[in-house]
Amino acid sequence: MKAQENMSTEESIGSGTAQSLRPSTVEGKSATEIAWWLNEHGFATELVREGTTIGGITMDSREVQPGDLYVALPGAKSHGAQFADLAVSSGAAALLTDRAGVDLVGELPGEVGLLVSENLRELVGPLSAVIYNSQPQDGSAPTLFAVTGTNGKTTTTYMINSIMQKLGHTTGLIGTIEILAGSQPIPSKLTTPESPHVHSLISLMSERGISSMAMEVSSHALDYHRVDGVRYDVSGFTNLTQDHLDLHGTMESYCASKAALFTPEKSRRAVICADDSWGQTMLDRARTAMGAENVVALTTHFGRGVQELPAHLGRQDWVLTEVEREGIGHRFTVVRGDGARIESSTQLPADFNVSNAALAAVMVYESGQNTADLAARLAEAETLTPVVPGRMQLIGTAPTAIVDFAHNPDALQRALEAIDPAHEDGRVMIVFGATGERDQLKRPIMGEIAARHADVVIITDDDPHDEAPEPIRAAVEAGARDAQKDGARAAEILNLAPRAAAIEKAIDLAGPHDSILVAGRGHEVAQEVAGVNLDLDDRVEVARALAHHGFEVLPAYRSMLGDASA
Ligand SMILES: CC(=O)N[C@H]1[C@@H](OP(=O)(O)OP(=O)(O)OC[C@H]2O[C@@H](n3ccc(=O)[nH]c3=O)[C@H](O)[C@@H]2O)O[C@H](CO)[C@@H](O)[C@@H]1O[C@H](C)C(=O)N[C@@H](C)C(=O)N[C@H](CCC(=O)O)C(=O)O
Ligand SMILES: Nc1ncnc2c1ncn2[C@@H]1O[C@H](COP(=O)(O)OP(=O)(O)OP(=O)(O)O)[C@@H](O)[C@H]1O
Repeated sequence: MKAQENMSTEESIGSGTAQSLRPSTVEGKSATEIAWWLNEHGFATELVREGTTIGGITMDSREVQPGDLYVALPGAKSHGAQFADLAVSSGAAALLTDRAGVDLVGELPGEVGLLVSENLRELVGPLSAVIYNSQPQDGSAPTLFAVTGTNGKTTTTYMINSIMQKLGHTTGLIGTIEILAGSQPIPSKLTTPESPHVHSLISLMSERGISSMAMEVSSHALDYHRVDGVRYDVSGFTNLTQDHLDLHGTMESYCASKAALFTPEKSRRAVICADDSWGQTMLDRARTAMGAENVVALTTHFGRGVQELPAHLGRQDWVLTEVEREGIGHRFTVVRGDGARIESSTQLPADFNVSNAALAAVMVYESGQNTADLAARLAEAETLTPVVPGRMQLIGTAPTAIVDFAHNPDALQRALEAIDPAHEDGRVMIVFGATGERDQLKRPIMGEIAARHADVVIITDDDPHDEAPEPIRAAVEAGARDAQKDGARAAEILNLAPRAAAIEKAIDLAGPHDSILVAGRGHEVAQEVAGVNLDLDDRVEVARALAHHGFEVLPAYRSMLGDASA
């Protein structure tokens, strides 16, 4: 409905991906101008040869469009300079590479320019901002929101957009599930695209009348400088719990990666959920980097059994209070140290969605919207209840059957806590697995959490990628069995693949008072096994199994069944 309303102000973007779409108005620049700008901004650069006019930028030879500056940089697997031939044959106007790259490039055709600098990843973002004019200072840029943290980024960005739409904005979104320019989806491969794409998307959206954009910023993105050159109006932090230690090594370095968003270069204002010691650390780091007056703390565990007001509560800091169950969601109030109040509700189930809703509401408040309008919109129940694909999505109510994206220990625990059945004879059942080729440490931990919070644990495959699935399941099962020996809640632990069979088994074992959580894959519709993408949508499998066993399927999912329900 909201998307339909947005259509009127939107022009069609046409086909294309985050990698190929460019704004229609790009002012061409010479290699001399680019070299001058880089040197002026602290990136020592040598202009070896002028080429033709530059009208775009990319760091992937496969994406070069005629007139692009191809930035050939070193990576973990290869050096972009190895692919210079393809870039040139695709029409690159010039190459920007480092000393090592110059040796690899060899002879370039005379009309192709050449620039040389070092630490190339750090300059691509700011340079893309200049080439695509994505950060104009004349007030024409969209209001930009960024959300980082281990869990809750996607949900919070959808909530921010829902509020901004209610306030009359046409919104854009960049995140894990999709990129949206108003109602138009743009295919993308990453949660946070590479910096040339981030800047071209911001300009493109701005050109098409989008006045507010929310994006997820992953820790990978911060480490790889993908959002350098963007200055967000308000950046938010959800939480930090164990994940991605394969990339970051330790929680300390994971925290340091996330903290890179909270600097004056990247954010004008920050809202930090400071519920635990990692949140407190992030708050301290942000205040040191950005100045205390630009950083607002939000405490979301208050009102849920925490009696003491947080010591760091200042006049500009927010506290979640008065959380009450309402339907499958919650009604809540957020209060600021100076007395300002936000009252709202969300019908997205789970405690953590109250935290996400509070963060979204406070981030929009801090972006300077009219507070009376905002209060009126937040009073409407649907404002903070957007459809977030695959996040706590309810497929059936008897038994309660939920598909969720929880794929790390904290998310799994909190999703399980949220589905404890109201009926005394109701059991909690879980179907889940762990991803291959990612953080192995979390596998037994997730097994243990499942056994501690569920009565029936069915361990199956997530995305094994190129890893053998059996040892992944065995590692998860080992954690669950150890916990069971230790007196954990689980009465039954099964190890069952393929995933569709595990889902069918859970529904087969379920009674109408039970709650089943199918966790880990959420919105995903393909499972990658040994390099092959197999069709698999947990929501369809759950709906199919419910129907097969004669249980009610919510109307929105009945249509997904097609002939399978027969
Ligand atoms: C770990 C990681 O993030 N790696 C990123 C990194 O790869 P890399 O350093 O190995 O680069 P490389 O493959 O050696 O290539 C070097 C250079 O040559 C270029 N190249 C390479 C091949 C070619 O044919 N032509 C070409 O021009 C590459 O674009 C690159 O500029 O730089 C590449 C582009 O410069 C990225 O595409 C690549 O992301 C890969 C695709 C990836 O899958 N990243 C994931 C893990 C990621 O970022 N995920 C997060 C979300 C995490 C989460 O929260 O779950 C995300 O934001 O999506
Ligand atoms: N604030 C939160 N705290 C803990 N868990 C959460 C929170 N919000 C959502 N979750 C859980 O984490 C899962 C992922 O949520 P969401 O997609 O909103 O987060 P994300 O940060 O975008 O995750 P990812 O980076 O893995 O895509 C949800 O399916 C839910 O189980």
